[in-house]
Amino acid sequence: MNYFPLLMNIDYKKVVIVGGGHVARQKVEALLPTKALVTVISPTVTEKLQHYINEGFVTWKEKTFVPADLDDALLVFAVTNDEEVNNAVEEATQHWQLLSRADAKGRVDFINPAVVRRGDFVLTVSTSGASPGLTRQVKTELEEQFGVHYVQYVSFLREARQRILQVFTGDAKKQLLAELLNPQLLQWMEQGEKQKCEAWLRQRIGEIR
Ligand SMILES: C[C@@]1(CC(=O)O)C2=NC(=C\c3[nH]c(c(CCC(=O)O)c3CC(=O)O)Cc3[nH]c(c(CC(=O)O)c3CCC(=O)O)/C=C3\N/C(=C\2)[C@@H](CCC(=O)O)[C@]3(C)CC(=O)O)/[C@H]1CCC(=O)O
Ligand SMILES: NC(=O)c1ccc[n+]([C@@H]2O[C@H](COP(=O)([O-])OP(=O)(O)OC[C@H]3O[C@@H](n4cnc5c(N)ncnc54)[C@H](O)[C@@H]3O)[C@@H](O)[C@H]2O)c1
Repeated sequence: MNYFPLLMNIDYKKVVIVGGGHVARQKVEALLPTKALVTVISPTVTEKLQHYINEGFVTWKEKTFVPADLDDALLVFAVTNDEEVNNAVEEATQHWQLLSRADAKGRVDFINPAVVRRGDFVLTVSTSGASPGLTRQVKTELEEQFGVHYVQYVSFLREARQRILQVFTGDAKKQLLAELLNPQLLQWMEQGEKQKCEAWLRQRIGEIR
Protein backbone atom coordinates (compact mmCIF):
# COMPACT_ATOMS: atom_id res chain seq x y z
CA MET A 1 0.00 0.00 0.00
CA ASN A 2 1.29 3.45 -0.92
CA TYR A 3 0.03 5.60 1.94
CA PHE A 4 -0.28 9.37 1.54
CA PRO A 5 1.59 11.17 4.35
CA LEU A 6 0.10 14.39 5.74
CA LEU A 7 0.07 16.55 8.88
CA MET A 8 -3.52 17.11 9.95
CA ASN A 9 -5.09 19.90 11.98
CA ILE A 10 -7.48 18.03 14.29
CA ASP A 11 -7.95 20.74 16.92
CA TYR A 12 -11.48 20.57 18.39
CA LYS A 13 -12.32 17.52 16.25
CA LYS A 14 -13.76 14.47 17.97
CA VAL A 15 -11.48 11.44 18.19
CA VAL A 16 -12.74 8.13 19.58
CA ILE A 17 -10.37 5.43 20.83
CA VAL A 18 -11.98 2.04 21.45
CA GLY A 19 -9.81 0.09 23.91
CA GLY A 20 -7.90 1.25 26.99
CA GLY A 21 -4.67 -0.77 26.90
CA HIS A 22 -1.07 0.03 26.05
CA VAL A 23 -1.78 0.73 22.42
CA ALA A 24 -4.60 3.13 23.40
CA ARG A 25 -2.11 4.85 25.71
CA GLN A 26 0.35 5.25 22.79
CA LYS A 27 -2.36 6.80 20.62
CA VAL A 28 -3.44 9.19 23.41
CA GLU A 29 0.16 10.29 23.91
CA ALA A 30 0.49 10.97 20.18
CA LEU A 31 -2.68 13.10 20.38
CA LEU A 32 -1.72 15.05 23.54
CA PRO A 33 0.13 17.89 21.76
CA THR A 34 -3.05 18.65 19.75
CA LYS A 35 -6.34 20.12 20.97
CA ALA A 36 -8.40 17.19 19.65
CA LEU A 37 -11.40 16.15 21.77
CA VAL A 38 -10.42 12.60 22.72
CA THR A 39 -12.77 9.99 24.18
CA VAL A 40 -11.67 6.52 25.29
CA ILE A 41 -14.30 3.78 25.26
CA SER A 42 -13.24 0.80 27.37
CA PRO A 43 -14.28 -1.08 30.52
CA THR A 44 -10.66 -0.81 31.75
CA VAL A 45 -7.79 1.65 31.31
CA THR A 46 -4.09 1.45 32.15
CA GLU A 47 -2.65 3.48 35.03
CA LYS A 48 -1.09 6.00 32.65
CA LEU A 49 -4.39 6.48 30.83
CA GLN A 50 -6.12 6.97 34.19
CA HIS A 51 -3.64 9.78 34.83
CA TYR A 52 -4.50 11.52 31.54
CA ILE A 53 -8.20 11.13 32.37
CA ASN A 54 -7.68 12.65 35.84
CA GLU A 55 -5.79 15.57 34.27
CA GLY A 56 -8.76 16.21 31.94
CA PHE A 57 -6.84 15.54 28.73
CA VAL A 58 -9.14 12.67 27.79
CA THR A 59 -12.77 11.70 28.47
CA TRP A 60 -13.36 8.11 29.56
CA LYS A 61 -16.55 6.16 28.98
CA GLU A 62 -16.17 3.13 31.25
CA LYS A 63 -18.08 0.57 29.19
CA THR A 64 -17.93 -1.80 26.25
CA PHE A 65 -18.25 -0.45 22.72
CA VAL A 66 -21.58 0.30 21.01
CA PRO A 67 -21.89 1.85 17.50
CA ALA A 68 -23.34 5.16 18.83
CA ASP A 69 -19.96 5.79 20.52
CA LEU A 70 -18.64 6.83 17.11
CA ASP A 71 -21.20 9.63 16.53
CA ASP A 72 -19.52 12.76 15.11
CA ALA A 73 -16.00 11.31 15.36
CA LEU A 74 -13.56 12.35 12.64
CA LEU A 75 -10.91 9.77 13.61
CA VAL A 76 -11.65 6.32 15.03
CA PHE A 77 -9.05 4.05 16.62
CA ALA A 78 -9.98 0.37 17.02
CA VAL A 79 -7.31 -0.75 19.49
CA THR A 80 -8.91 -3.48 21.61
CA ASN A 81 -7.32 -6.90 22.00
CA ASP A 82 -10.47 -8.53 20.62
CA GLU A 83 -10.69 -8.92 16.85
CA GLU A 84 -14.51 -9.25 16.99
CA VAL A 85 -14.79 -5.90 18.77
CA ASN A 86 -12.40 -4.28 16.28
CA ASN A 87 -14.59 -5.73 13.49
CA ALA A 88 -17.70 -4.22 15.15
CA VAL A 89 -15.95 -0.83 15.32
CA GLU A 90 -15.07 -1.15 11.64
CA GLU A 91 -18.66 -1.96 10.76
CA ALA A 92 -19.96 1.05 12.70
CA THR A 93 -17.47 3.46 11.10
CA GLN A 94 -19.22 5.66 8.50
CA HIS A 95 -17.61 6.08 5.09
CA TRP A 96 -16.63 9.69 5.92
CA GLN A 97 -14.90 8.74 9.18
CA LEU A 98 -11.24 7.68 9.17
CA LEU A 99 -10.44 4.36 10.82
CA SER A 100 -7.16 3.07 12.22
CA ARG A 101 -6.97 -0.58 13.36
CA ALA A 102 -4.05 -1.51 15.61
CA ASP A 103 -4.33 -5.11 14.45
CA ALA A 104 -3.87 -3.93 10.85
CA LYS A 105 -6.81 -6.09 9.70
CA GLY A 106 -9.75 -5.20 7.43
CA ARG A 107 -10.41 -1.57 6.54
CA VAL A 108 -7.42 0.63 7.28
CA ASP A 109 -7.91 4.31 6.36
CA PHE A 110 -4.69 5.40 8.01
CA ILE A 111 -1.78 4.05 10.03
CA ASN A 112 0.27 5.88 12.63
CA PRO A 113 3.89 6.83 12.05
CA ALA A 114 6.37 7.13 14.90
CA VAL A 115 6.80 10.82 15.74
CA VAL A 116 9.73 12.84 17.07
CA ARG A 117 8.63 16.36 18.03
CA ARG A 118 11.03 19.24 18.51
CA GLY A 119 8.58 22.10 18.81
CA ASP A 120 7.40 22.90 15.29
CA PHE A 121 9.93 20.46 13.86
CA VAL A 122 8.10 17.17 13.37
CA LEU A 123 9.87 14.04 12.12
CA THR A 124 7.76 11.04 11.26
CA VAL A 125 8.76 7.48 10.37
CA SER A 126 6.81 4.66 8.80
CA THR A 127 7.52 1.37 7.10
CA SER A 128 3.92 1.27 5.78
CA GLY A 129 3.28 -1.46 8.35
CA ALA A 130 6.18 -3.69 7.22
CA SER A 131 8.16 -3.44 10.46
CA PRO A 132 6.98 -1.34 13.43
CA GLY A 133 10.17 -2.50 15.19
CA LEU A 134 12.35 -0.87 12.52
CA THR A 135 10.19 2.25 12.76
CA ARG A 136 10.87 2.43 16.48
CA GLN A 137 14.61 1.88 15.92
CA VAL A 138 14.85 4.71 13.38
CA LYS A 139 12.81 6.97 15.67
CA THR A 140 15.37 6.38 18.43
CA GLU A 141 18.18 7.27 16.04
CA LEU A 142 16.39 10.46 15.00
CA GLU A 143 15.87 11.43 18.66
CA GLU A 144 19.62 11.30 19.11
CA GLN A 145 20.46 13.01 15.83
CA PHE A 146 17.99 15.87 16.29
CA GLY A 147 18.42 16.96 19.91
CA VAL A 148 16.17 19.30 21.89
CA HIS A 149 18.08 22.37 20.67
CA TYR A 150 16.09 21.98 17.44
CA VAL A 151 13.07 23.40 19.33
CA GLN A 152 14.76 26.80 19.66
CA TYR A 153 16.55 26.52 16.33
CA VAL A 154 13.35 26.00 14.32
CA SER A 155 11.57 28.67 16.36
CA PHE A 156 14.42 31.08 15.48
CA LEU A 157 14.20 30.06 11.81
CA ARG A 158 10.46 30.79 11.79
CA GLU A 159 10.87 34.27 13.32
CA ALA A 160 13.89 35.11 11.18
CA ARG A 161 12.10 34.00 8.02
CA GLN A 162 9.06 36.14 8.88
CA ARG A 163 11.28 39.19 9.38
CA ILE A 164 13.10 38.56 6.10
CA LEU A 165 9.81 38.14 4.20
CA GLN A 166 8.52 41.43 5.63
CA VAL A 167 11.57 43.41 4.54
CA PHE A 168 13.01 41.81 1.39
CA THR A 169 11.91 40.64 -2.03
CA GLY A 170 13.64 39.08 -5.04
CA ASP A 171 17.28 38.03 -4.90
CA ALA A 172 18.01 39.61 -1.50
CA LYS A 173 15.18 37.59 0.04
CA LYS A 174 16.37 34.39 -1.64
CA GLN A 175 19.96 34.97 -0.54
CA LEU A 176 19.06 35.65 3.10
CA LEU A 177 16.71 32.69 3.34
CA ALA A 178 19.51 30.46 2.05
CA GLU A 179 22.01 31.99 4.51
CA LEU A 180 19.64 31.23 7.39
CA LEU A 181 20.57 27.58 6.96
CA ASN A 182 24.23 28.31 7.70
CA PRO A 183 25.38 25.45 10.00
CA GLN A 184 27.01 28.01 12.30
CA LEU A 185 23.56 29.08 13.50
CA LEU A 186 22.63 25.51 14.40
CA GLN A 187 25.91 25.13 16.23
CA TRP A 188 25.32 28.29 18.27
CA MET A 189 21.84 27.04 19.20
CA GLU A 190 23.32 23.70 20.29
CA GLN A 191 25.80 25.60 22.48
CA GLY A 192 22.93 27.62 24.01
CA GLU A 193 24.10 30.86 22.33
CA LYS A 194 20.79 32.07 20.93
CA GLN A 195 21.83 35.72 21.27
CA LYS A 196 24.64 35.11 18.74
CA CYS A 197 22.05 33.94 16.21
CA GLU A 198 19.95 37.04 16.82
CA ALA A 199 22.97 39.34 16.50
CA TRP A 200 23.96 37.58 13.27
CA LEU A 201 20.47 38.14 11.85
CA ARG A 202 20.39 41.83 12.81
CA GLN A 203 23.78 42.32 11.21
CA ARG A 204 22.93 40.51 7.97
CA ILE A 205 19.64 42.38 7.59
CA GLY A 206 21.47 45.67 8.20
CA GLU A 207 24.22 44.85 5.69
CA ILE A 208 21.88 43.88 2.86
CA ARG A 209 19.53 46.81 3.43
C1 LIG B 1 4.92 3.76 15.04
C2 LIG B 1 4.01 3.20 16.10
C3 LIG B 1 3.10 4.33 16.49
C4 LIG B 1 1.85 3.93 17.21
O1 LIG B 1 1.67 2.81 17.65
O2 LIG B 1 1.00 4.82 17.34
C5 LIG B 1 3.38 1.97 15.51
N1 LIG B 1 3.81 0.88 16.13
C6 LIG B 1 4.71 1.18 17.10
C7 LIG B 1 5.47 0.24 17.80
C8 LIG B 1 5.35 -1.19 17.75
N2 LIG B 1 4.25 -1.85 17.36
C9 LIG B 1 4.47 -3.21 17.47
C10 LIG B 1 5.78 -3.41 17.98
C11 LIG B 1 6.44 -4.78 18.31
C12 LIG B 1 7.39 -5.20 17.22
C13 LIG B 1 6.72 -5.71 15.94
O3 LIG B 1 5.66 -6.33 15.98
O4 LIG B 1 7.33 -5.49 14.87
C14 LIG B 1 6.34 -2.13 18.12
C15 LIG B 1 7.74 -1.76 18.55
C16 LIG B 1 7.84 -1.32 19.97
O5 LIG B 1 6.82 -1.09 20.66
O6 LIG B 1 8.97 -1.25 20.40
C17 LIG B 1 3.50 -4.30 17.17
C18 LIG B 1 2.53 -4.12 16.08
N3 LIG B 1 2.22 -2.99 15.41
C19 LIG B 1 1.25 -3.25 14.47
C20 LIG B 1 0.89 -4.62 14.61
C21 LIG B 1 -0.20 -5.30 13.81
C22 LIG B 1 0.33 -5.97 12.58
O7 LIG B 1 1.30 -5.49 11.96
O8 LIG B 1 -0.24 -7.00 12.23
C23 LIG B 1 1.72 -5.17 15.58
C24 LIG B 1 1.79 -6.59 16.05
C25 LIG B 1 0.83 -6.78 17.25
C26 LIG B 1 0.77 -8.22 17.68
O9 LIG B 1 1.81 -8.81 17.93
O10 LIG B 1 -0.37 -8.69 17.75
C27 LIG B 1 0.70 -2.33 13.53
C28 LIG B 1 1.03 -1.00 13.35
N4 LIG B 1 1.86 -0.30 14.16
C29 LIG B 1 2.01 0.95 13.67
C30 LIG B 1 2.59 2.01 14.37
C31 LIG B 1 1.44 1.04 12.28
C32 LIG B 1 2.57 0.85 11.24
C33 LIG B 1 3.86 1.60 11.56
C34 LIG B 1 4.88 1.53 10.46
O11 LIG B 1 4.55 1.93 9.35
O12 LIG B 1 6.01 1.10 10.68
C35 LIG B 1 0.46 -0.14 12.28
C36 LIG B 1 0.34 -0.85 10.94
C37 LIG B 1 -0.96 0.30 12.61
C38 LIG B 1 -1.08 1.36 13.64
O13 LIG B 1 -1.12 1.01 14.84
O14 LIG B 1 -1.19 2.53 13.24
C39 LIG B 1 4.79 2.64 17.32
C40 LIG B 1 6.19 3.21 17.40
C41 LIG B 1 6.65 3.32 18.84
C42 LIG B 1 7.15 4.65 19.18
O15 LIG B 1 6.67 5.65 18.66
O16 LIG B 1 8.04 4.70 20.03
N1 LIG C 1 -0.08 -0.72 16.70
C1 LIG C 1 0.74 -1.16 17.59
O1 LIG C 1 1.73 -0.52 17.86
C2 LIG C 1 0.46 -2.44 18.29
C3 LIG C 1 1.36 -2.91 19.26
C4 LIG C 1 1.02 -4.04 20.00
C5 LIG C 1 -0.21 -4.63 19.75
N2 LIG C 1 -1.03 -4.17 18.77
C6 LIG C 1 -2.42 -4.68 18.53
O2 LIG C 1 -3.29 -3.89 19.36
C7 LIG C 1 -4.08 -4.73 20.20
C8 LIG C 1 -4.24 -4.09 21.57
O3 LIG C 1 -3.01 -4.12 22.26
P1 LIG C 1 -2.84 -3.64 23.77
O4 LIG C 1 -1.45 -3.97 24.17
O5 LIG C 1 -3.32 -2.24 23.91
O6 LIG C 1 -3.88 -4.63 24.49
P2 LIG C 1 -4.38 -4.61 26.00
O7 LIG C 1 -4.78 -5.99 26.34
O8 LIG C 1 -3.40 -3.86 26.85
O9 LIG C 1 -5.72 -3.69 25.96
C9 LIG C 1 -6.88 -4.06 25.33
C10 LIG C 1 -7.99 -3.10 25.79
O10 LIG C 1 -9.17 -3.33 25.03
C11 LIG C 1 -10.27 -3.17 25.90
N3 LIG C 1 -11.47 -3.84 25.42
C12 LIG C 1 -11.70 -5.19 25.28
N4 LIG C 1 -12.96 -5.40 24.84
C13 LIG C 1 -13.54 -4.19 24.68
C14 LIG C 1 -14.84 -3.76 24.24
N5 LIG C 1 -15.79 -4.63 23.92
N6 LIG C 1 -15.08 -2.41 24.19
C15 LIG C 1 -14.13 -1.53 24.55
N7 LIG C 1 -12.90 -1.88 24.97
C16 LIG C 1 -12.60 -3.19 25.03
C17 LIG C 1 -9.77 -3.77 27.21
O11 LIG C 1 -10.58 -3.33 28.30
C18 LIG C 1 -8.35 -3.22 27.25
O12 LIG C 1 -8.35 -1.93 27.85
C19 LIG C 1 -3.33 -6.06 20.20
O13 LIG C 1 -4.24 -7.12 20.37
C20 LIG C 1 -2.65 -6.11 18.85
O14 LIG C 1 -3.56 -6.61 17.88
C21 LIG C 1 -0.71 -3.09 18.06
